[in-house]
Amino acid sequence: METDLRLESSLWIGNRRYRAVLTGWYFNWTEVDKKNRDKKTIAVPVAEVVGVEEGRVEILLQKLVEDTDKDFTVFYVKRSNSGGSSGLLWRLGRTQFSCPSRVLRDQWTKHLRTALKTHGPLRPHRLLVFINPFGGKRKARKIFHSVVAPLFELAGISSHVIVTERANQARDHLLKKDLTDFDGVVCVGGDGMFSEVLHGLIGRTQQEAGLCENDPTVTLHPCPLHIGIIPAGSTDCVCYATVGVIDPVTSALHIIIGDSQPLDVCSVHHASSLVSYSVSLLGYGFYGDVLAESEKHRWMGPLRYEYSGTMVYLSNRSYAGIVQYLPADPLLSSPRDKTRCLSGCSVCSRSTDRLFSHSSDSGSLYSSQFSQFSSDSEGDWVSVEGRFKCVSLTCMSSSCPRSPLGLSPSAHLADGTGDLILVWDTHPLGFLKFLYRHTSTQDQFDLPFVEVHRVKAVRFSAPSGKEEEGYEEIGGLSGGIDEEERGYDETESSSGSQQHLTERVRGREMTNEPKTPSPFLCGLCCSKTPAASVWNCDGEILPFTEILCRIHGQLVRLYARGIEDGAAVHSSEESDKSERTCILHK
Ligand SMILES: Nc1ncnc2c1ncn2[C@@H]1O[C@H](COP(=O)(O)OP(=O)(O)OP(=O)(O)O)[C@@H](O)[C@H]1O
Ligand SMILES: CCCCCCCCCCCCC/C=C/[C@@H](O)[C@H](CO)NC(=O)CCCCC
Ligand SMILES: [Ca+2]
Repeated sequence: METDLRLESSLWIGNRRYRAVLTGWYFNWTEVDKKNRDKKTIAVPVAEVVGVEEGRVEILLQKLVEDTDKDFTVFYVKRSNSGGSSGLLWRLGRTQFSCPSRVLRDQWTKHLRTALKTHGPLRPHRLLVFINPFGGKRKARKIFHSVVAPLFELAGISSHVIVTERANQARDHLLKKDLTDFDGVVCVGGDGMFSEVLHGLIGRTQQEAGLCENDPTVTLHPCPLHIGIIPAGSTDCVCYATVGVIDPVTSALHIIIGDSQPLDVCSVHHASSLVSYSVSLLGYGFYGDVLAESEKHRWMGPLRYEYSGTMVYLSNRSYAGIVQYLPADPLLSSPRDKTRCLSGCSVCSRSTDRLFSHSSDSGSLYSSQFSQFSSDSEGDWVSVEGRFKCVSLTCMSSSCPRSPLGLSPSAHLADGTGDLILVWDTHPLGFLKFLYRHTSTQDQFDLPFVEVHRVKAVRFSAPSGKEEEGYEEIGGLSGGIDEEERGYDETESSSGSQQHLTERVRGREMTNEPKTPSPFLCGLCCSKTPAASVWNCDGEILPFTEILCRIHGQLVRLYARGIEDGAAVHSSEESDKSERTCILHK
């Protein structure tokens, strides 16, 4: 029986008979036993079908086709637990079907392919791929050619591959070269490679729209091309936080089926010029120092961060700073609300309506967002000054294998806000506790010297004189201010409650008292501490201390869908294992 896209017939897998049904949204097949009783059903959303091939086809190391005229093979997404990561691993499922006639076989392949076109409007046909052969463990080339390219070929995607020969080649290519005919850009590498692609695409889009990126008040145009990330770097934070696992096959499958995940981007400005864009970490103090230290040890590969983190921790530095921020609407969400931004997140979906509600009237969008930065709304900015172990701004959770819930576990990928984390100068053991909590499910914000704010914009400056190259006689593990000294209550959370204040001063910077260095760490950390740190912007060091940052909601789109909640996803594999019938209707 056949109506429009619907097709239903008996099919065979091996010598077992199945009732196969293609509805608009699902392709499912149910084993029928000799007494005509239905047994288990496997249901695959059409949107997750990777490809349909005539014959009995396998792609292991290379494509093998046994061309029998009554058979066809369906490839689709199959989920499995990732064993520790936050998301689900995706694998290529494959089932070979036999039909009683060639006519029926051709009907099935034709209907399935038509359904794929209807339910995969964002599936890419042509991709521009940049491979960084030097990222992470230097395996990017191998990962692409052995794992990703065969999957793209199976899905009928043609790729133009560029193996980079220098830093910023991908960015420059995207800024200048012809990009017509490409549906998306894929980077095979780490966060640094992603950042290049991000800068190239945002810059190109604004050039073409005639917008000035240097002006922080301008509402930037969202990029039309999607970005895919095949993880092959050291941290791979953007991949982990948007997919939930670091796995090239999973990422390739998200690209193939044309998943689409919007992402907030923070623009960083200095003296009326754009400095950079950031999506994961804009960090001053600890994270800036770790990056600066790690650049000296690139030869160590991904381990450079562990080594540098330890060295910087032992040097026990803190920095004076003035932080100003524009709080986001507290009625929409909070960084302490213990929710997580998962696939299909309702906070992000509501933000889409809010962020783009005036898009047909660009004048009103410009003016509504501009008012946040104009001088007459200066009163909305909150200002704090003091000594900080670190100041971090992240547009998303920034989860990664080192920190499975991330810098801000309740941050949202696409809500148009960022989370500002202020860690005031404290005793080294307190700071260690803060860092350590990133590796577990313990709340790193529930510490008296930590506060977190959901924001739309941030300004940072060092008190006058601190920005210039200079050193202070502080440092050493026994330095810092302990909590009793400040009179903090360990159990009390310090964030949120102080948001109404517009001017605050904390920490020892006001006294400028030198700290006493630990005698046993003399050689390592009693040296003079620099008066200013550097900004770590998604793994790049920024050349300025004084910056203005603004979050641009949903400025780019990735081939991803956010982190899937393992318990909530009704996978085809699940219904395969449990011997129950599972017919899914949308
Ligand atoms: N051919 C190349 N030679 C030297 N550097 C390159 C080349 N191609 C890209 N790069 C630069 O290498 C830097 C690091 O690359 P990438 O992000 O892929 O790896 P990583 O630093 O190991 O990982 P992560 O950023 O996740 O920590 C990027 O900032 C990029 O600009
Ligand atoms: C006692 C245990 C201490 C453990 C400390 C764990 C803290 C982990 C937080 C990790 C947050 C990563 C945020 C992502 C940043 C990326 O944009 C950037 C580029 O890849 N990576 C780094 O700067 C690399 C930053 C590496 C920091 C260590
Ligand atoms: Ca966000």
